[in-house]
Amino acid sequence: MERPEIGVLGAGAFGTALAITLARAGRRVSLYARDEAQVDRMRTTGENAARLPGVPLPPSLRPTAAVAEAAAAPILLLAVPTQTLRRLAETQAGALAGRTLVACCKGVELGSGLLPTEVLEQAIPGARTAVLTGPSFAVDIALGKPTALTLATAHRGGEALQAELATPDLRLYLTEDALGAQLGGALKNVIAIAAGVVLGAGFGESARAALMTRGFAEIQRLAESRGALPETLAGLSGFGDLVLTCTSEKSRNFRHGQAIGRGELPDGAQTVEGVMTAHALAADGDSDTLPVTCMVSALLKGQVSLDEAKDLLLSRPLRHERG
Ligand SMILES: NC(=O)C1=CN([C@@H]2O[C@H](COP(=O)(O)OP(=O)(O)OC[C@H]3O[C@@H](n4cnc5c(N)ncnc54)[C@H](OP(=O)(O)O)[C@@H]3O)[C@@H](O)[C@H]2O)C=CC1
Ligand SMILES: O=C(CO)COP(=O)(O)O
Repeated sequence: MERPEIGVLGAGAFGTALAITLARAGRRVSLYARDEAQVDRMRTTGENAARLPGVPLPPSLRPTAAVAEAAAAPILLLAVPTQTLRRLAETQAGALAGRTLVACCKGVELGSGLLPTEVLEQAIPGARTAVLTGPSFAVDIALGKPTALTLATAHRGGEALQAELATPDLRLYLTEDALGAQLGGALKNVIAIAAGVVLGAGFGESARAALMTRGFAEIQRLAESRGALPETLAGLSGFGDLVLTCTSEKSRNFRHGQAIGRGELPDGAQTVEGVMTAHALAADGDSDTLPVTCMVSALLKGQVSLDEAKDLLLSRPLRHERG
């Protein structure tokens, strides 16, 4: 029996990488980009030079600028930045209705404080949603390097979806805890910005390790207070992705922080999810529960200097490590 087609909406680095690994595994995949010129270039050159240069697109991957064509598939991967997800979902609500919608973005929506699947469920009432998240750089997936991710869905049919989306190189672990998977993925980007700042400013690797550990405590505190499972946060979508993003210069969030730490201007053209997520969470949180997140938000807004941020974090009252 022929397996269902998969539509990927958003031809950025991650969407293209997911489309490539699925197509390479023999799946029929269509990849929607909103820019017709980009689609033409992908068709003629056989690569997505703008977002994932140097990786050939398999023949069974069909780039398209017609959203209805990609959205005809029963399973759709939505791989756009979190802050643009609502616009995509609302403008294409008719085409997306009745499909399984897998959010492939990591962040919290500014203004609403909602997570990607919550945005989708608000924009498309009754939507069957899932989230694909965890430690993976798009280029690694695209090149067929071994990768493991979390597929989280609170809806029925998770195992079937897991079987449809796993490839020989991309191993998927399933959980029903979509909340925990999304909070871990969103917050690790904020902590990665802070880790970049720490190294960029020359505070050293010991400081980064401390920051990652206390950042993880912050992720656990926030997520568990909202009902996330501790094991989700200790898994790929939480701890796993925190480690990857805080320790690699391939991470845009890390590099963004590193530039700030060095006193340089970050590359404004990149998708850096942790920026808006920090502001979204800080707007709703307090510096006792979310000390690193609130400080990252204040630093990004220019409300504190780098030295003030360091001094303020270090001079807080001493506390027990637990909690
Ligand atoms: N890159 C990576 O290694 C990984 C990324 N992710 C996550 O994936 C998400 C996307 O990131 P990534 O792919 O890297 O980002 P990129 O910056 O590479 O690309 C974003 C893409 O989204 C497209 N887009 C934005 N709005 C819309 C819209 N309304 N309709 C259609 N397309 C739209 C952009 O199109 P246009 O070019 O026309 O603006 C662009 O192609 C983020 O949440 C990120 O955290 C997760 C794991 C790994
Ligand atoms: O989410 C990612 C790795 O898992 C990609 O990280 P950046 O968005 O920081 O590049």
